[in-house]
Amino acid sequence: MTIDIKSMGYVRVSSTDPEQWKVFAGKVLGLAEGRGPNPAHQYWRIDQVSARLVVVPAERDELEATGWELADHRALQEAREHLAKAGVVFEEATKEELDERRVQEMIRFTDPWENVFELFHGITYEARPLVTPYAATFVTGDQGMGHIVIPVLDDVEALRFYTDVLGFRLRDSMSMPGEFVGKEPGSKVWLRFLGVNPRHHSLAFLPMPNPAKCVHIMLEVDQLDHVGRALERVRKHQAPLSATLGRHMNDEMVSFYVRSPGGFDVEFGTDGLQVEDQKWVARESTAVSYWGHDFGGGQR
Ligand SMILES: Cc1ccc(O)c(O)c1CC[C@@H]1C(=O)CC[C@]2(C)C(=O)CC[C@@H]12
Ligand SMILES: [Fe+2]
Repeated sequence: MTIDIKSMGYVRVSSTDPEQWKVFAGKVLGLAEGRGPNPAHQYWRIDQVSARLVVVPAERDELEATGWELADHRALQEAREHLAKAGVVFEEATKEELDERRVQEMIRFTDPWENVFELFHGITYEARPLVTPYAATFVTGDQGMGHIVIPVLDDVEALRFYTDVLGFRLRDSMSMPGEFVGKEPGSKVWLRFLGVNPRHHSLAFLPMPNPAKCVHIMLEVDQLDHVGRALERVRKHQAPLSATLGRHMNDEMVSFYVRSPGGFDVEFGTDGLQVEDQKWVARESTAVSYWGHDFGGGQR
């Protein structure tokens, strides 16, 4: 028995400059403006779900929490029991927190590196059809909102925690030289890519401290043309490009990375791989990408 997370449901971001987020989310990424209970918050839609990305005015620019969707009350109840057995301290959402997220039930805990996880069920969806500003269709459904890469300080314990405690499945691994994170020369540290649904990975971790509490989030669109158009909007608005267009080895996604006002990147991609748990075997990729993804922003 473990926790049965169905998908990444939402991302909540703290912001010292919500106006900048408004331009970035609406004009650069092309997300649709939604409505929500708090007039000071921004509620961004990419599909039927009332809000996938929520921007909250705050004293800091960082990831506030990631929300993970479970099927129903029974699944969340089993998650409570499983967390308690594993010794993970969690708290129940208040009435205000449920209203803000528009979910029926939610619990919150932090992983051993202060990454905030929220598990919920019963999120609201809208009758009003979605019209995104640049007519892009985002790939969601049973693959969820996208993926997120979070920082950890211990790659061995992180793999144990996310697989054994949270029920994520290992889909791919990639090593980096330990020197990169201040370890002995010749040692290795691991990036692990984990999934809970057909999306190749919904969660990945990088064993390196990160002040934004997030390395990147990834949003997927259904056509390469929408990636190209987004790239043109990045240039038009002079948003900092963190990595050029490329195709990843492990999930075969064609994407670019742009720096958000939150201090982490947004990966914007298309053509991501879908996997079947019954058939999938976890492997080790030997490169970030088949081509492209110059993290020197094309300056190298
Ligand atoms: C390697 C990889 C495969 C699939 C992905 O969706 C994906 O985002 C990545 C890149 C992960 C990672 C990153 O995001 C920040 C900069 C990193 C640490 C690198 O310098 C190599 C791998 C990169
Ligand atoms: Fe990614």
